[in-house]
Amino acid sequence: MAEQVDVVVVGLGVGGEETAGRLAQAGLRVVGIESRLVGGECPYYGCIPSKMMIRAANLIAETRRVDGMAGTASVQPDWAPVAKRIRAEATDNWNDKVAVDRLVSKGATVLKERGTITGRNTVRAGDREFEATRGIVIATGTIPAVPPIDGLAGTPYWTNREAIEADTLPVSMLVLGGGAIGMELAQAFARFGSQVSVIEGAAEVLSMEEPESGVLAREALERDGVTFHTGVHAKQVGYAGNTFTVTLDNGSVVSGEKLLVATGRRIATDELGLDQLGLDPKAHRIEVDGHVRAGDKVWAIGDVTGVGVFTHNAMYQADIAVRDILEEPDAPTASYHAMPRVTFTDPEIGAVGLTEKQAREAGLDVRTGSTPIPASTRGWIHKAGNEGFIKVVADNERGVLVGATSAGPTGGEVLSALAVAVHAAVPVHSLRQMIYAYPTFHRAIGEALKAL
Ligand SMILES: Cc1cc2nc3c(=O)[nH]c(=O)nc-3n(C[C@H](O)[C@H](O)[C@H](O)COP(=O)(O)OP(=O)(O)OC[C@H]3O[C@@H](n4cnc5c(N)ncnc54)[C@H](O)[C@@H]3O)c2cc1C
Ligand SMILES: NC(=O)c1ccc[n+]([C@@H]2O[C@H](COP(=O)([O-])OP(=O)(O)OC[C@H]3O[C@@H](n4cnc5c(N)ncnc54)[C@H](O)[C@@H]3O)[C@@H](O)[C@H]2O)c1
Repeated sequence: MAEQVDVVVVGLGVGGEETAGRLAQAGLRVVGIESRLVGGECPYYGCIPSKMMIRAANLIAETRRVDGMAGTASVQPDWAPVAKRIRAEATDNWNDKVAVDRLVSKGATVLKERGTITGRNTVRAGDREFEATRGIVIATGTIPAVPPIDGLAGTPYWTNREAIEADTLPVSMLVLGGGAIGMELAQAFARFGSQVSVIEGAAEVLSMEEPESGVLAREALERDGVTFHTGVHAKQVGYAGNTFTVTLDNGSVVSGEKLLVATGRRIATDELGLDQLGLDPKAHRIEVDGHVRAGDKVWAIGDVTGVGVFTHNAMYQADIAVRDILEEPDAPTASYHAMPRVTFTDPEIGAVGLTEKQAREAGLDVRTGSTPIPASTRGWIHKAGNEGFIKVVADNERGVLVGATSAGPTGGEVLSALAVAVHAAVPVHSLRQMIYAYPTFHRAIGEALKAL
């Protein structure tokens, strides 16, 4: 017989862990079900360990910039401290005991099982079944989307998981996909000495962002020794003698010791039992409303909603779900018009809201302004590694920014001012009257606004 609880959370990644913990702390009877690691992709295979790699790789790059600006310096890159730090500090050797204990201490019941929805309000985990009287929260995330390329299946290709677990550095690495994962990891590995080639199907890398961002990032990685094959697709993959050989659709052949597949993510809900809730098990995302409800007494949060594959989105939607489940009188509705994102290449590429293309496609009366970071006082002082730009996208009719990009040293931090502007629809004339501290990188925002 099903055990009665208030809420069942399926998937305890970033979003699920937050939701289960907060609802349990509020006094609800909560069961959280996780088939792998409590905490999900971000702490074990995503954001945190990848940013540890990037931090280390950026130290190497910064040291190489000493020459000609502060004397001379040489650096012998060593992957061992990076791998050790990821193992010891980030992932606890891919052990989630601390996270499980933390959630249990908040009052939740945690089951390390695969959850299956068996009815409108019932979920099975192993040999136990639960009836969720308040509802079910689906927080099952995404997995790597691996394209059906001839010969690829069955080879020991890497996804982000194997790349993050790497104890030693490959001599050479092919990266399929020049999106956020491909570009971040390509640069980190290249700075440690791997020979890296990126294969990107679109005409330019980071194709979801402003075209200028793709050019900037590609040129930066080229300076780190990365080679690019853009506008081409892999047609065939072979693996022999510890070497991958990839034949591209333009006829050229590239090879490398490892092949990292970073061609996007997909939801994996085929066997979750979504049909029991009247939801399409074959859909590419679970549609949610403003309260992240996917149906009656069903909420979905995080990557699985397809709103944005970002930890901050999973946390944001978790907050919306928690407050709706708790029936708070001022429970907020979600708004995604100022979704921020940062690609942690060097230069960092921060963006918020719409790109120019998206704004034009939305039928807005678009005006843009941009300014190069090296032309700003701070950029000029900074010199080595100062590449970047600020671009603002305005809706001329409303007189507000609807999108912006901040690329450059600390581009992700400079983004914060632009994110506030887009989020709160601060009038452009008001932004123009702001005083921007001298000499900062963010002062370039004022110049970009003047160029509108
Ligand atoms: C290499 C890499 C770098 C990234 N860097 C960043 C970054 O810098 N900044 C950023 O914002 N985002 C980053 N991301 C994205 C970020 O990791 C995700 O957006 C975030 O983890 C989404 O959280 P989630 O809770 O939706 O899903 P997940 O973290 O994927 O968690 C879902 C959980 O559900 C579990 N699950 C699935 N099905 C079931 C089932 N039937 N039963 C039980 N459990 C189940 C899974 O095992 C998983 O633990 C990165 C991702 C990668 C891969
Ligand atoms: N800093 C961050 O916030 C961060 C870091 C890493 C990942 N993420 C998120 O994780 C998700 C997954 O990242 P990702 O880089 O795998 O996906 P992505 O969607 O960002 O990029 C995938 C790239 O692969 C290309 N591609 C797809 N199929 C291809 C093929 N067959 N041949 C060649 N190229 C192909 C696409 O054109 C695209 O440029 C993204 O949505 C991203 O936002 C975020």
